[in-house]
Amino acid sequence: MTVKTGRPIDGVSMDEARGLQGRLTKPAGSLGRLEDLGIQLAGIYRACPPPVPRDPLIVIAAGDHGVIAEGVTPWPQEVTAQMVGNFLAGGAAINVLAKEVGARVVVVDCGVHAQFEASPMLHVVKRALVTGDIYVEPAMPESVALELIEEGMSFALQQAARGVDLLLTGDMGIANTTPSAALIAAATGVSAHAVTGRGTGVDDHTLAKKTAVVAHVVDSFQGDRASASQLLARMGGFEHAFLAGLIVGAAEASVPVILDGVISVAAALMASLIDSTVQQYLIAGHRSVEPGASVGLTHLGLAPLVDLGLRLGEGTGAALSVPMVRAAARILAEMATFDSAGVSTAKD
Ligand SMILES: O=C(O)c1ccc[n+]([C@@H]2O[C@H](COP(=O)([O-])O)[C@@H](O)[C@H]2O)c1
Ligand SMILES: Cc1cc2nc[nH]c2cc1C
Repeated sequence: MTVKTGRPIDGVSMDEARGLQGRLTKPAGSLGRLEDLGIQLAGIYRACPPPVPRDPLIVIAAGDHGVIAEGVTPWPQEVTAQMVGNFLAGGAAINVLAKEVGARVVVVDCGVHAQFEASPMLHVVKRALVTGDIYVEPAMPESVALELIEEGMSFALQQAARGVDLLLTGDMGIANTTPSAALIAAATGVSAHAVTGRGTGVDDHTLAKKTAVVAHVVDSFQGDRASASQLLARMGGFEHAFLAGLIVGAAEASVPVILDGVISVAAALMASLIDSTVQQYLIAGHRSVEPGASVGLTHLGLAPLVDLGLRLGEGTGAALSVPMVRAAARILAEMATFDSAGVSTAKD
């Protein structure tokens, strides 16, 4: 697929924000990473001070995975569909955290082995019910990967046009930590052993099997490791393709994206192959326990905001960072300067 050069974030607004951070009533740098985040938000929103995000949307991309046949997870495939039902009914961890931080939730059926009743919370882009078993066959035709990337891009653009000013990537898909590890290994060149983890909490025997599957899939890939659509078609999931497109679309619409765990990080690596400027629009919500997440974040040059030992997915780690993102913007918008407050500055 064609690689785009998107629009970089705005350097002028970032310079203004950097200058403003230095005039606010605090020792320079004392708000640490919150200051960097404020400067990044000024660059993304192309305004100083940046607006405080008002309408964050958590996008849970759901899909089923043929690689479950290799015994890479102890959970049955039907849990993906059952959890989609739980999201739509409001009973999952992400529903609780979304309410806590004032975010909305939407579920995207990217390819789940079930049919759901129509709901304002549900968006369907499904092309198939399950991916191919990547140990023995491609996950999907490249045309499907491309279509789902397009769906993700248009979804982000549509939501931005409706006023969504912060996008959060979430996921649901039993077995999806296996394709995530494969995508991360293939895109970063790091070994299968270093990126494969215990997912939902698999035992030593299953971890060994899972690592062997990831190693085989990555080693046998004969395509172009710089092509997101080829990688996704060979070893991805439907949710990875949709989320990659969502991230590219968000960057195009100047909307920041908070990444969740290993699935989101794998999708972000794919997005960065499509458009090398997307990293500038990304905020790492948290550090997932899954080792591939840290490998991918380092490759993308991102440092996670929180590290709470989470490994749930759904967008939970991203949701927890929303108050910090809002706080970073609000500091720039509402703090007094030394001048306006009549506070003396430090002696040189
Ligand atoms: O977000 C993460 O980093 C993460 C880490 C481990 C597991 N998960 C979730 O657990 C499911 C996949 O785990 P598994 O063991 O079946 O591959 C899937 O629904 C993910 O959302 C998510
Ligand atoms: C119960 C359950 C909930 C989840 N949420 C995200 N991944 C999940 C995996 C399982 C197994």
